[in-house]
Amino acid sequence: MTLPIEVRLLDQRLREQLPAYATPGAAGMDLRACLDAPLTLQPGQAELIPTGLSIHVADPGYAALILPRSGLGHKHGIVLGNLVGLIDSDYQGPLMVSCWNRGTQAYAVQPLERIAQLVIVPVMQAQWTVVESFTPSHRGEGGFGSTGRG
Ligand SMILES: O=c1ccn([C@H]2C[C@H](O)[C@@H](COP(=O)(O)OP(=O)(O)OP(=O)(O)O)O2)c(=O)[nH]1
Ligand SMILES: [Mg+2]
Repeated sequence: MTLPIEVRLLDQRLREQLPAYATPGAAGMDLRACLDAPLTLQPGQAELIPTGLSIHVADPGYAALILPRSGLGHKHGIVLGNLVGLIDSDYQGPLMVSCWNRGTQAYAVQPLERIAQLVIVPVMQAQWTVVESFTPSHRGEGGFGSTGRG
């Protein structure tokens, strides 16, 4: 399923490199670091990196998530400073990626390197019904390992 989403290119280099699904079954589109020069992240350092894009999801029934790329995260320790980025449907500002080097080696992010991925997901907004007690469920209040370890 596809969803039309308006996108503004804030960096003209993206005209040739608009985020795209790499395979027919891809869930995410890679986002690039719109840098003018390499940016070295020392171990423990996090920096906000522009993607050169703004998007307007517009429909409150959807949101965009920014997720780490598996290879960068596993091999180089480059993940997201906010763990997951949530892009509200009414956000129109520049898409930024908080790049965090959680590893032990410095990592130089290159201009236009693919640093994270964007996934569009359906969203429901809750409408609260305030109650005094819930209809009993099988689990009840048990959590945090209540079903055992293995
Ligand atoms: O990785 C991210 C996360 C968020 N955003 C933008 C889009 C999002 O809609 C907005 C606000 O994000 P969030 O609500 O997570 O941050 P906040 O700290 O609560 O800021 P605000 O007070 O603006 O809601 O910032 C990004 O560009 N990249
Ligand atoms: Mg917020």
